Amino acid sequence: MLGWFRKKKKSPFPDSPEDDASRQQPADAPGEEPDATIEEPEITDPAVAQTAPPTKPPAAVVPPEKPEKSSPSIFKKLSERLARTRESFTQRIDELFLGKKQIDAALFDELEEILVTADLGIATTMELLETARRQVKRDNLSDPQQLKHIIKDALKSYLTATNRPAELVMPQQGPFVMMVVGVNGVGKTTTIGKIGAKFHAAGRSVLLVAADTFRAAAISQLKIWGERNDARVIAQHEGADPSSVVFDAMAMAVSKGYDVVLIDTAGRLHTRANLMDELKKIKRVITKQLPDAPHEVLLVIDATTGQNGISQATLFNEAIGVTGIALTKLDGTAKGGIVANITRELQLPIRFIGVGEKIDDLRDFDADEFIEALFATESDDDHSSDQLHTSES
Ligand SMILES: Nc1nc2c(ncn2[C@@H]2O[C@H](COP(=O)(O)OP(=O)(O)OP(=O)(O)O)[C@@H](O)[C@H]2O)c(=O)[nH]1
Repeated sequence: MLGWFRKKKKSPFPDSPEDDASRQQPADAPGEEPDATIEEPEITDPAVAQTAPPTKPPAAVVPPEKPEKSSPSIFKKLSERLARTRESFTQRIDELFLGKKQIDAALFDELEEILVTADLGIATTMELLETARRQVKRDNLSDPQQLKHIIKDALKSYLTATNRPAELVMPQQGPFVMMVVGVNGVGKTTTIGKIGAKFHAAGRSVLLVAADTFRAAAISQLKIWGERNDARVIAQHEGADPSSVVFDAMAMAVSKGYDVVLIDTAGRLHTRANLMDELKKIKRVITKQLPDAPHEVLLVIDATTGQNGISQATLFNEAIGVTGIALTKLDGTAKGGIVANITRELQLPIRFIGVGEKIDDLRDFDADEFIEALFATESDDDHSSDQLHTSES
């Protein structure tokens, strides 16, 4: 849970007793006020809001004692949730290699078809196969099993080859602000709910912001997640100016000392230009109140949409600068190869993967764990997870 914080080599947060005290919930934090879900923020005067000092220093996310991936059962669950991709990808590779005595051109042709079908994308597939061909030739390899290892390693290298740090860093001062964007229906609100649950479980106070005012249902849905997570929800009426909702929420987050602000945005407006303009405006409003925020612009992509997700990412990235990806619905697709395509094409880190609709079905993305889960066979599920466990301890 919250692996990006857990993975930090050096904590930016002081360890003094005063700081421990400062990590308590804010005075009106959801944990102390169960019925705190509200529609209208208390602070609406921009002048007051902008100058209101934090009531306490920000809290750090306390690393959980046990890393999530060290549990064999959790690894097995991940592997099961990736079953459709495993069937269409790993198992097909195994079937292809079964009984084959040599690596030849025909084998590469069939491999190409499998990789493209798993949504690795043409360019990524071609590059991967070229790498593999060169390695086979250079090392004079003949065993198809060696080729499987080359594919596995190449995929892993794509998953880790991002040009930005794959770990999020909590700010020294003020709340951690995450703006969540993506086209409609990809799972933005659900992902926010799940991320909020992770923070809540780590003892952090969370403010959810309903900046998708385009649809009344989106506001209601966020409120439900707020109730589930004991998180305050800042919302206005349908059709309200999203930037004004965000302005009020930011003011409240700063003045009340919330640890985390998660902002839900619209996925659909009358035109794409309108949507991008609205997102840019929201981002400006955030930055005006907290110069180093948003700390994360998380783009949610639905894995089942395949290559379309790449175009969406390019569009959002050009407009507002995406810093991380949440890839949802990996449980419902046979085309999980999109993961490698996204990281290679976009050079953006994947922060989370969604593997189901339930609250705990959002996982911190870990390239090693993902590849092991994808390549795990039923018989070695437990063995693989043991290895992961050992390497962690
Ligand atoms: N199977 C599966 N379903 C998911 C996952 N993440 C989200 N969903 C489902 O996807 C559907 C759409 O999710 P929402 O959170 O409403 O999507 P949204 O992007 O906020 O949609 P808009 O508000 O229309 O922009 C819901 O039925 C979710 O339960 C996932 O990882 N796996």
